[in-house]
Amino acid sequence: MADVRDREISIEQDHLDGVYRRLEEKIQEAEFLMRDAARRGQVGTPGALAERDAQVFRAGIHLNRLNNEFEDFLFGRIDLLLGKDGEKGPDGAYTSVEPADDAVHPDGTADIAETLHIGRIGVLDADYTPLVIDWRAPAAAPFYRSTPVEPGRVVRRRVIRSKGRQVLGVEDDLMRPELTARLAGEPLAVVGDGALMAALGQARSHTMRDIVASIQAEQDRVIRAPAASVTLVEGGPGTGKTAVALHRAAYLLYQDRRRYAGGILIVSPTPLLVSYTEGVLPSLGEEGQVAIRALGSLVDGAEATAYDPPAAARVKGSARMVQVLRRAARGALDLGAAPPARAGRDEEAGEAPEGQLDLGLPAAPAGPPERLRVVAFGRRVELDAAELGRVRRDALSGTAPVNLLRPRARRLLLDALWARSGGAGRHQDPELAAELRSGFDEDILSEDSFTAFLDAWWPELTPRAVLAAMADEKRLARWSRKVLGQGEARRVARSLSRLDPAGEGPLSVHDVALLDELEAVLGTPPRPRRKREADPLDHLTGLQELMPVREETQWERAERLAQERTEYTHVIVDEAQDLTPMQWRMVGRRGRQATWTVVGDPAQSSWSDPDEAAAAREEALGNRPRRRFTLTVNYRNPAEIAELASRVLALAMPGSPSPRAVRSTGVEPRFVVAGEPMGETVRAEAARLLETVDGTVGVVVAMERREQAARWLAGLGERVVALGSLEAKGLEYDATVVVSPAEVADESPAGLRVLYVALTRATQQLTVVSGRRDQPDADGVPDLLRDDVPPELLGE
Ligand SMILES: Nc1ncnc2c1ncn2[C@@H]1O[C@H](COP(=O)(O)OP(=O)(O)OP(=O)(O)O)[C@@H](O)[C@H]1O
Repeated sequence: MADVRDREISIEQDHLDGVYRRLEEKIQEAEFLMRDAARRGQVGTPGALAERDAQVFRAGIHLNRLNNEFEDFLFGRIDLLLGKDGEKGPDGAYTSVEPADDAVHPDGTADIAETLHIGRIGVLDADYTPLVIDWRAPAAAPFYRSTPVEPGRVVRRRVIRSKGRQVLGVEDDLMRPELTARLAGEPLAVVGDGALMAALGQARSHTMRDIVASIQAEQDRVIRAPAASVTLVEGGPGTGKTAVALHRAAYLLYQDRRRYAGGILIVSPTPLLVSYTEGVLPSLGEEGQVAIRALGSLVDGAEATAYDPPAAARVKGSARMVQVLRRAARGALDLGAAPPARAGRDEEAGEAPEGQLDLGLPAAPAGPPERLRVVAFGRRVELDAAELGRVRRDALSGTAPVNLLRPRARRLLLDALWARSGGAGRHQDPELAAELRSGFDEDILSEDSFTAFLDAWWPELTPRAVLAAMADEKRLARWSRKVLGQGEARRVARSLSRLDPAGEGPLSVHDVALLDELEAVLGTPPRPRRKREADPLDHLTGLQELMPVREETQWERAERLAQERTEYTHVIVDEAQDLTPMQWRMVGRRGRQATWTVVGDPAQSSWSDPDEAAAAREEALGNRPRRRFTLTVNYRNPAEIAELASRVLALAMPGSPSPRAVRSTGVEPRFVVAGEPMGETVRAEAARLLETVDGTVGVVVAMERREQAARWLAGLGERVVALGSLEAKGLEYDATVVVSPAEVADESPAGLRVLYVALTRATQQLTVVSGRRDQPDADGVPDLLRDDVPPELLGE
């Protein structure tokens, strides 16, 4: 057996050597072309020179990646029967999925007609035969899809493990075990078993790995689903939703790079999950082509760092805030344009800015000016507070964003002053009257004092300043009347008191969605567009590689889209069950014309009103057709842990199916009752797990214990981390300690679902520590995790 293995490894080694030789040849060719181009100097057209540079660059990237980045550049192979027709695709492989009628001989033997190697990028030999097929190419699909039940043309599917230029091992699956297959006249060898299991058993690090070598058929169908419309993917914890979302982004880019480069947005719930996942795309060869952003970083210049108490978060995320924000945006006009340091917080605060004093403004307070006085045609014309109020109401009856209504307000002010001046009656002749009127307008508009008045009376509002203005409890009570309860308004106002009057200060993830809504309500007045300076290196770097038509390079397009920030071509939402209605509105604005992939698990939702969120989601996704997929296999948790978690699932969402765990370790979860102080027990358990696993250990606590837990674990090293329950979403560790299930469950209305998330983070071992609020039985199993949990213990 060892002989067979060694022989098969050396066969693959020969192939890999051939691939590297071919790549080196390509580099030499490209270098020759470059030298040649230099020799010929001016003879080549600029386009041809740029094309050569691009070739050199591309070949360089290839080799560099192969040598440095892609540890397992070549990872798969399929041996196939003859296809139904003799057609070949652009990658040189036969296209037919089904075998030819006579591919299997009557005596049950068959010849392998085609062997394909699958890798992270495609490589063609000098005669255009495929040496390596890109994993995203149609010809590679059978590598992922073929099963013994539906084998298609695949007889043997091989996973190749390599590091750098060296092949380390191979693992085979036979898809048609009933056949006696021959390859070049020799019987087809089969080595090892369980490539998937080998992948799953590996120790976890703090960053996610790609699964390109072991994508499963149900996942492959999602990854390769057509981009059009909305692809909805549901599946329990560990079913590969995040992995599938990332691989789908790479697949879409491969399919239609021109359309998607720079235009794919992946939205993740937390910065922790962003840093956990963002290495996957570069490993798939898609560095910098896709924006992965946390919900709290979707608005330029804002970065969520603060947490809201659950009760405040619930209100801030609710769609009811839309109305509150609309009123706040209009109401904030009344606060006048006090300088940022004084704007907002307190209506009584501060003096009016100096420039406004000669406009008849009250010296204090800093509210809007109460009178407008101008001189026109040598006469003084004045509008009092009541008239100004009427003009403002008229102006606000327009539907445009508040900042964009300013020109309308200015026109209505001029109309009101004109009416006041009596100028309208001076001429019967319409032409003369019109001339008089335009002279009048010009007179007023040229007055600096009028502009200063307008700035104070209809200031350009920033989202941050309006948000900060909402920190005043009385004011917010007014703006939210009949929409929020008094207690709700108070909680929101208090949570905003972190901000200074200009809105600077720590923001929560919910504040960011409010800022985005405010930006839409306020609008940004047009500013001259900044032109990107031409970079002389642009046409040397060869980054136009896949854009032969020189309209706009990928790079320029990516940069333009990032700068404009507004819209993406495809939006992928990870952990979609957690978006609040306000967050759906924010994300929806980034994909109004987009196609979508939305992955999530309702059972893991930490939002208290799933129906309200579902309605907002439907609105964001519009009426595009939906395509639904369900992932059913849990690749993360061993069966022992999955079984325990399913008890909480039964409480959190009765009747909801648990995904099937794909492996079992024989290690049952461990239950420990905390002594006093609790930290000592937790620390000891974390230390114990560090001894037993090679990779990482996550200690999940209720949000309010986050900082305390970090202190408990101080000094244990980098392999262990403390996490609040809401931060654990999407992450995984070799082993986890879940501290006090009851505390996690009690923390919010969706607490049981949050506990379900916490319990499903471990790939190998789980320890549950009961605290004071838990009621452990004789074996230390807390009440919430017993399979016979009495409903009255749920504290409902
Ligand atoms: N086909 C596969 N081959 C190897 N590993 C896989 C495969 N599918 C998923 N995994 C692994 O299983 C783990 C769980 O995947 P992932 O995080 O994508 O699941 P998820 O559905 O997003 O989970 P959750 O809902 O808990 O966030 C990851 O370590 C991932 O690499």
